[in-house]
Amino acid sequence: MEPLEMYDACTAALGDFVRGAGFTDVVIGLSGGMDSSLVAVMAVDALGTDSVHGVMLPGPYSSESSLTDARALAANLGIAADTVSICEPFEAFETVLGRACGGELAGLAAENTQARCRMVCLMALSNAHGWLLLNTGNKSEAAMGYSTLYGDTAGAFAPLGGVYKTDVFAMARARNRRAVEAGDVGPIPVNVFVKPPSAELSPDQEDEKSLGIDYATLDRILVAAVEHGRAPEAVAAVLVAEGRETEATRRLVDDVLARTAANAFKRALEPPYPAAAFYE
Ligand SMILES: Nc1ncnc2c1ncn2[C@@H]1O[C@H](COP(=O)(O)OP(=O)(O)OC[C@H]2O[C@@H]([n+]3cccc(C(=O)O)c3)[C@H](O)[C@@H]2O)[C@@H](O)[C@H]1O
Ligand SMILES: Nc1ncnc2c1ncn2[C@@H]1O[C@H](COP(=O)(O)OP(=O)(O)OP(=O)(O)O)[C@@H](O)[C@H]1O
Repeated sequence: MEPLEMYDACTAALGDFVRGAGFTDVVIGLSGGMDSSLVAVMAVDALGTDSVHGVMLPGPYSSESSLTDARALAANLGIAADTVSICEPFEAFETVLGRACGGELAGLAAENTQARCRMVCLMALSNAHGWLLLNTGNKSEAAMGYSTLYGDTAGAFAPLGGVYKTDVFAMARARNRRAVEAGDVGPIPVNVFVKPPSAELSPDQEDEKSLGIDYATLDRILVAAVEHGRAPEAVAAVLVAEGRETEATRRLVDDVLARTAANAFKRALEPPYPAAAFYE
């Protein structure tokens, strides 16, 4: 499926889900990253500007440029974008959980607590205003379990849940191009395309470093193995034919597929997503 076709299919599914659930409005955590930016554009296309509520939730490791990018996106879309800091609630959790967590709230527990603080804030707004929370996860992250259970896995519907991260970027480029061709400004700021994807849950965190693989390679492995049912040896052989080292490539493919299998439990707890056959 072409990126713009994917974009339109995800947007239509989002609109159908929200209306079908009896809601008019949605709330989205705007991180300044690509996933939440594209979901916000889709929501505006599906539901209209006044029905989309963005919230910036900066934490201890959020960069100033993330806030700038989130604000620029909201301004381009003409949507409301409130700011709710998670620093105070996170510090409270550091205080109350430190002893019970072995002296201090650190490492993975500290990272995931930030994602869960954001979820608590977003769900409070959902309950207070009757806005449905949109999930911003994609299929690459879901395969690898690269998300926080009961944190950023929250939400009623995941418009990007059926597409891999490289296609999220392709859809975003296509949607911006459509705007420019119509004489409008592309809604997603240029900086969102060029900065490395990051969860910003610890200092200098970058997705591809944490995952141990770049998204382009990860997605090629997942599409070949998961979508097209190719055997691990066949998937590795394609990459080796391009000049990659044989043993390391086999280990990489096996590792990705083992992690995908091990994270089935997390995918089972994630929200529904568009059912379109994106990769046939
Ligand atoms: N088989 C099984 N069946 C049912 N539950 C199972 C389970 N195995 C583990 N669990 C449970 O799952 C827990 C581990 O899951 P979880 O708490 O989520 O933690 P975990 O998967 O270990 O960590 C989440 C990772 O995602 C990253 N992240 C978070 C947020 C956003 C993004 C992003 O860029 O989008 C990335 C974060 O930096 C971290 O590396 C275990 O403590 C256990 O309670
Ligand atoms: N500082 C933040 N302000 C508001 N929402 C946030 C913030 N950080 C994370 N979120 C929410 O949690 C989701 C997962 O965030 P994270 O940055 O960890 O992952 P991501 O997959 O790289 O997403 P994105 O590409 O949107 O940044 C985001 O898409 C967003 O909805």
